[in-house]
Amino acid sequence: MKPKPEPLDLFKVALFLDLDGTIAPIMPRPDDVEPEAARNGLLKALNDKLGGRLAVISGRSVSAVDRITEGAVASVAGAHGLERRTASGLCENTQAHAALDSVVAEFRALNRVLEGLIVEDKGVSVAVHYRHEPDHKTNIIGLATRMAETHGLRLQPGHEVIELRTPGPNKGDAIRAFMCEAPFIGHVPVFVGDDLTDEVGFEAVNSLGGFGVRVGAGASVAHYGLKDVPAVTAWLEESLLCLT
Ligand SMILES: O=P(O)(O)OC[C@H]1O[C@H](O[C@H]2O[C@H](CO)[C@@H](O)[C@H](O)[C@H]2O)[C@H](O)[C@@H](O)[C@@H]1O
Repeated sequence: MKPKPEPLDLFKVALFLDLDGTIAPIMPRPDDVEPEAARNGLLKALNDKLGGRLAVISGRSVSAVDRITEGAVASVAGAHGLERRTASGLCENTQAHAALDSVVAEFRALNRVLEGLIVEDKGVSVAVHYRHEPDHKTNIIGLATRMAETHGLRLQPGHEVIELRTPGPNKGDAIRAFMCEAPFIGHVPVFVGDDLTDEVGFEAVNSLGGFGVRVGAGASVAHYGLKDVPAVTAWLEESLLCLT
């Protein structure tokens, strides 16, 4: 396990938070993650003390992040960086790959046979969740890999999920873009994440003079580590207390 980070200096940092597995615990299904008053209150308090230098950097769509956070955070990157809403509300969205509709249709057809499969259509990407079809994991990943090769889509593995994405910006690119804009510019970037998709985010903050915090075990380029979602929450609350 990597060392635990010190409480953040909220005057100095720009904070980037992943969602699932970082500030919200992993649940059986994507829709099981509901808005939570305590979590959203913490996000609002952090955003306030950071002068708006808080962004959620998620694999979910921006609209799904807004549903869960109840709009607590203005700056959001969604679909692993393919969607981005700036602090001033400007939306920069990558155009969806033309093949995605047929890819979604093919996985929905498979879902009629494998009823545990969850097909999450995000427009610019599709996430195929096999958590409830563990016996078919290898075949599902094989099918997704062949489809990605055929159509020129990017593969994004995650927690019991394989995603096919439109080629385009990733989480690291989204963080770099935020760091060029007000109110983030000139501050020390810190990114907290738990998954493979977050490694490019850690690379981005490292290269910009900041640091990453990896949630859970596993190899990572992040400098620091925290055990789980409750540990992240406690560290963020401690950072808020240090300010007052
Ligand atoms: O980058 P993140 O914000 O961490 O989003 C990554 C993916 O999270 C969601 O799927 C994961 O969380 C679900 C709810 O806990 C869980 O049921 C699923 O097995 C996980 O893979 C989300 O549904 C995906 O779209 C995100 O890409």
